[in-house]
Amino acid sequence: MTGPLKILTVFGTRPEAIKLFPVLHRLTGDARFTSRICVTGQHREMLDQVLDVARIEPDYDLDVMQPGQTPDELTARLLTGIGGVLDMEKPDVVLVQGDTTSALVAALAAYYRQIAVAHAEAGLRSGEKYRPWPEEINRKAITAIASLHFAPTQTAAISLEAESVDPASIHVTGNTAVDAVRWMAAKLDADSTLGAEVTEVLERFAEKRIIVLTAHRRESFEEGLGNIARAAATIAVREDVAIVCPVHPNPAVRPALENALNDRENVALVPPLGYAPFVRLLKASALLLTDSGGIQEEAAALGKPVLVMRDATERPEGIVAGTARLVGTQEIRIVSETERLLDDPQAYAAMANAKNPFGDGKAAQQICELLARMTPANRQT
Ligand SMILES: CC(=O)N[C@@H]1[C@@H](OP(=O)(O)OP(=O)(O)OC[C@H]2O[C@@H](n3ccc(=O)[nH]c3=O)[C@H](O)[C@@H]2O)O[C@H](CO)[C@@H](O)[C@@H]1O
Repeated sequence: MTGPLKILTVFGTRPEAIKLFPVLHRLTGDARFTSRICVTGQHREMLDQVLDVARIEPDYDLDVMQPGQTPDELTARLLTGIGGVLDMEKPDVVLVQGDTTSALVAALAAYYRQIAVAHAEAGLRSGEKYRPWPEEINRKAITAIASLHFAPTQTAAISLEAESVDPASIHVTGNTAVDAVRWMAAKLDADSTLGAEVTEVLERFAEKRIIVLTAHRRESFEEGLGNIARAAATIAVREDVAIVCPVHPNPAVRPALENALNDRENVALVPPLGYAPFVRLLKASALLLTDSGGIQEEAAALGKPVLVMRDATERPEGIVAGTARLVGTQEIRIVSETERLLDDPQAYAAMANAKNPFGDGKAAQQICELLARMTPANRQT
């Protein structure tokens, strides 16, 4: 007999917290595991909002962010901080998600101690070394270290196999984003006071078709954001729509959006929303314009068409399934694709009713079952 498997989950950003809380909920209530949680604080406020709504209480908070910190300094602080936690906790497995620097460094610190690493959302690839930077190489480096790879889709599993990852260590689980958004949507249905931060805006735009707009990717910072903002301004000329845009706190994002959209009556630029109000907004929306990754998965789970304002996506599954369309960052195309969805009910229905390719909401359950199968022998790999 061996004791419970001790799992240390390490994460630092809002998207990681959203995609990991369904797993953490299960690990906590399951006697087969001892669960420890270390947050790095790579996103501070946005991370805390998720921890709060999902009732996740970290055992360690490294609070690593410093003003003006370089990527080198961040990585160094993360490595010594996470290394210290590993030395204290001595977990059997370190669980990380996705592609952040927090995830990569946690994997590296585990590797230095020969502790097994399990990787959720493994196998996403853009195929371009610097797009997204540094996430594409973060993902690949985590793959090289991990001994269990939870691929969200078959496409991701194939990408891992193409990199000669042992097929026996790859498991297609679905994406935990689907579990998370369903959990949040059910909570919102049960409690109408949740997500009250968007009540005012939803009431103001009750007669209109709401378009949710988010844009924050580094690769769009130059002319892309200006184009996106101008496209939104053109769309907002229509009286039957309203655009609600939670503005990412990155200082490179706000000015472009404000310049083009500030004084529009049917546009609301709002601060970044907590997960509960954001999902409430998604549920009330007609369609989404975004360059986000996670929102493509959530939109598919909620049956909301999403136009992806990028030239490439590491989530081609949505495009193939028809839940998403890649529209680039040129103003003309963004406007024409949006108008097509607004004016052509068949085109709208085809996207809204397309089958969600990102999972069935049971990814967290599968991940926990796979973790439970880790034996003392393979914990050390
Ligand atoms: C460069 C790159 O590709 N980076 C990606 C990016 O992930 P992303 O594109 O999914 O990130 P976002 O769009 O920021 O977050 C989305 C989540 O946030 C929720 N949301 C959104 C607005 C709001 O007002 N309130 C909210 O609650 C929303 O429902 C959703 O779940 O960053 C990650 C780590 O930095 C990376 O790992 C990941 O590769």
